[in-house]
Amino acid sequence: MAARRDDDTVGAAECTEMEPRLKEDTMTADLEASLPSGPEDYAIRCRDVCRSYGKLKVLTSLNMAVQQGHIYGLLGPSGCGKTTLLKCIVGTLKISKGHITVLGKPPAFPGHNVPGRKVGYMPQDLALYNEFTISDTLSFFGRIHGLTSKETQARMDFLVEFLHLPQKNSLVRNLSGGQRRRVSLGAALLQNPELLILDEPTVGVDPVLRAKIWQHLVEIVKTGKVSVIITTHYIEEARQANMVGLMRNGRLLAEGPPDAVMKQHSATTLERAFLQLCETSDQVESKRESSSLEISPSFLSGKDESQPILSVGPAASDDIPIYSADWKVRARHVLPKWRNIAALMIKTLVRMKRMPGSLCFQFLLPVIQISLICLCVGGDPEGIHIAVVNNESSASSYSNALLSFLDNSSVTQVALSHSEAFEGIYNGEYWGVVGFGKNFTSYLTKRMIQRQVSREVVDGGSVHVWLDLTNRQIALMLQKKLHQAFQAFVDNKLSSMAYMVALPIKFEEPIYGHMNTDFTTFVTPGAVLSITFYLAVGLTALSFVLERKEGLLDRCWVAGVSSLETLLAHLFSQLFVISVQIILLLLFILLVFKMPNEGSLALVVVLIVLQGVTGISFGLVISSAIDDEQNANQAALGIFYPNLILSGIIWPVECIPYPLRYLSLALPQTYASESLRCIMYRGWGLSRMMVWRGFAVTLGWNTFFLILATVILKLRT
Ligand SMILES: Nc1ncnc2c1ncn2[C@@H]1O[C@H](COP(=O)(O)OP(=O)(O)OP(=O)(O)O)[C@@H](O)[C@H]1O
Repeated sequence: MAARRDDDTVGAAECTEMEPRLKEDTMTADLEASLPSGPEDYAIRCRDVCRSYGKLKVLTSLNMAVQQGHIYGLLGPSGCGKTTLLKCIVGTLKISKGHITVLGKPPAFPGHNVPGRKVGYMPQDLALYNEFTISDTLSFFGRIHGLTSKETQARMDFLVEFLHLPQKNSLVRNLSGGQRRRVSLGAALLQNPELLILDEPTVGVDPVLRAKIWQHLVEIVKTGKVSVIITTHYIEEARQANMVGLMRNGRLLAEGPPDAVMKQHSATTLERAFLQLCETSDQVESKRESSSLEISPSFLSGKDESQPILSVGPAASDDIPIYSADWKVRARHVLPKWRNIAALMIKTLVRMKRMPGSLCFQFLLPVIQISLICLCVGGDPEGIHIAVVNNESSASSYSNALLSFLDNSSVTQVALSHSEAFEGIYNGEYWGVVGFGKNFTSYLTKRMIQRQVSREVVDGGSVHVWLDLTNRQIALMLQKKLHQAFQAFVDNKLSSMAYMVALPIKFEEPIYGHMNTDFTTFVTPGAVLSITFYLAVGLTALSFVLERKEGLLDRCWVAGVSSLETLLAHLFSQLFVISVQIILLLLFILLVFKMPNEGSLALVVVLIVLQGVTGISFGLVISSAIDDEQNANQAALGIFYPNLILSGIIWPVECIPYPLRYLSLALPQTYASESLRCIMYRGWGLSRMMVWRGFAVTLGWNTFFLILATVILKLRT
C-alpha cells in the first residue's frame, strides 16, 4: 500500500486556500486524518462531478476523495444525491461533467477490474433474485467473480455466520426485509473486494448486528488494502468512519474525520455538527443571494460551491492524468467472457427450475396455440343449414338423387315451401336456398342427351341457388359442396359418359400440393413462425425491465458483467426454452395434424429456430429500451397484430396493396413464411431463391436486433 502522511497542517493549509471563497465562514480545520501523498493513494477521487436527471441537477461540481484503507461515511438528508454519487462512482450512471477515478483509474477503464472483482457493491435496492436461495445467490456472484466453488463455500460459511443469516437453502423470497438486506451485504462482501461501496447497509438491521457490521468494516480496513464508502441515515454510527462527507443539495458541505467535524462545530454529536453545517450553508446561501453585488466574482463561480467547508481532500484543480491501455487489453475488455455468460445462464436455469409451473406453461403454450389454429382455422364449416325447395315429388327424381350426394356433415338440408324458405333466409335461419323446378328431371335429361335445347329447358334443368353471401367462407363452401354433389351425381348417372357434361376446363393433378388442400395448410407454416417469434418476444421483453427495476442489472454490471454478456446469456438460455417449444410444435403439426413435409426437416427446424432467435433479439431490444413493464408489454403486443396481418400469414401477401406490400416484404416473417411453405409443400432446398431469401432476411433481422439491443443497453448502463 502506498505510504500516507500524517500532517495536521495540510488540511489547514488547504482550508486557507478556500478562505477567499468563504471568508465569513473561515474554519481552521484541526485535522487528524492521515493524508495521501499521491493520486494512487486515493481509493476514490471525484473532481468537479456533475450529474443531472433531465433538468434536475443532482450533483453540482462535487469534489470528494476517499483514501485507501479508510472508511468513508457519506451522510446527508434523503434526496441529496448520495445514491446518485455512488452510482456514478461504480459507473452505472454516467457523469455529465467532471472526472472520477476508482482505485486509480476511471470506472470501466479497459483492463481495470472496476466494475468487477475489485468492487463489492451493495445497492440501496435489495437487488436479489427472489427465486434464489441464499446459497444460490452467493454462488452466482462467486461464479461471476471467478471464485472456485471451494472459495465460495468457505466465504459463504463465514458470511452466513457473521451476518446471522438463516439456513443457506432458504429462499430469498421467504426472508424478512432485514434478512434480505444482510444477504445483499453478504453478496457485496463475498469476494473480499478492495473497495466496498455500501448504500445504506444497516437499514433494517438490529443494533447488535449493526455494531458487528461496523466492527467488521473497521477490521477489514485495518489491513490498509480495503477501502469502504458507506451511506447511512444513522449519522451517529458514522463516527466509526475515518472520514465523513456531509452532503446537501448535491454537494459536499464538509469532509473530514468525524472528530474534527464535531470539534469544528463545538458539537458533541455528529448529528449536531451536521445540523450546524446545514444552518451555516443556508446562511451563506441567503447572504450570497441578498448581497450578490458585493461578493467577489470568485465566490460566485461554480467552483466555490464545490469545495467542502471543511476539507482534507486534494484541490479539485489537480491535473487529471491521461489513461491509456494497449489494444490487447481493450480487445479483451470488449470480448465477452464465457465465465460470466455461463454464470448468467445457470442463474436463468435455476430460476426456471424454481418455477416449474411457469416453465411447463411456456413449453405447452405453443402446442396449445398451434393445435387451436389447426383445429379451428381453415377447415370446412359444419352443420350449415340450407333450405331446399323441391317442386319434384317423385322419389326417383334427379333432384332427390342430386341432393343425396350433398355432404351431410357440412350441410343440413331443410325441406320447405318456397315462401318458408325465403322467409327463413331473410331471417338469417338459412345460409342458402336450393330450388328445383317441377320438371327438373326431364329437362336435365334433355340437356344431357340433346344437342340443342331451348332456354326454358336449360333454365328448368338447372339447380337454382340463392345464397347469403355475408359470410364468404360459408358461401364458398356451399358452392363447392353443390359442385361436388353435382359431379358425383353425374358420375353416378352417366358413369363412362359423364365427360359429356363436364366443364370445358379441366384441372389436372396439381404440380405441388393436393387437390383438397385446405386453408389450414396455407396458414400453418406462417403460424408456426409467428408463434415461435412472439413467444420468444414475450419471454425476453420483460427480462431486463424487471431486472433493471429491481437493481439486478446494475448489480451484475458492477460485478463485471458486460451488456453483451447479459444479452448473450439471455439469448442462449432462452434458446433452450424455444428449442423445446419447437420440438413440441413440430411433433404436433407433423404427427398429430399430419401437415405434409416434402422437404428437409433440418431446414424446417433451422428456420424456425432462427425465427425464435429473431423474437428473442427483438424482445431484448424492447427490454433494453423500455424501463416500465406496462410499456414493454404494450410494445410487444402492439407490434403483434400489424406484423401478423402484414406478413402474409393469414392472407396472401399478393392481396396487400402497394406501397404497403414493400413494408410487408421487409418484415421478418413474410419471406420466412414463404420459405417455410416452399420447403414443406414444394420440397425445395436452399438453392431456390424463395427459400434462401427467407433465411437471409431472418439472419439480417437477427443481427440488426442484437446490435441494436447491445448498443441501447450499453448506452443505458
Ligand atoms: N432515475 C431518476 N430519475 C429522475 N430523478 C431521479 C432518479 N433517481 C434519483 N432521482 C432524484 O435525484 C435526487 C437524488 O436522489 P438520490 O437517490 O441520489 O438521493 P439519496 O441521497 O440517495 O436519497 P436517499 O437517502 O433517500 O436514498 C432526488 O431528488 C431523486 O428524486
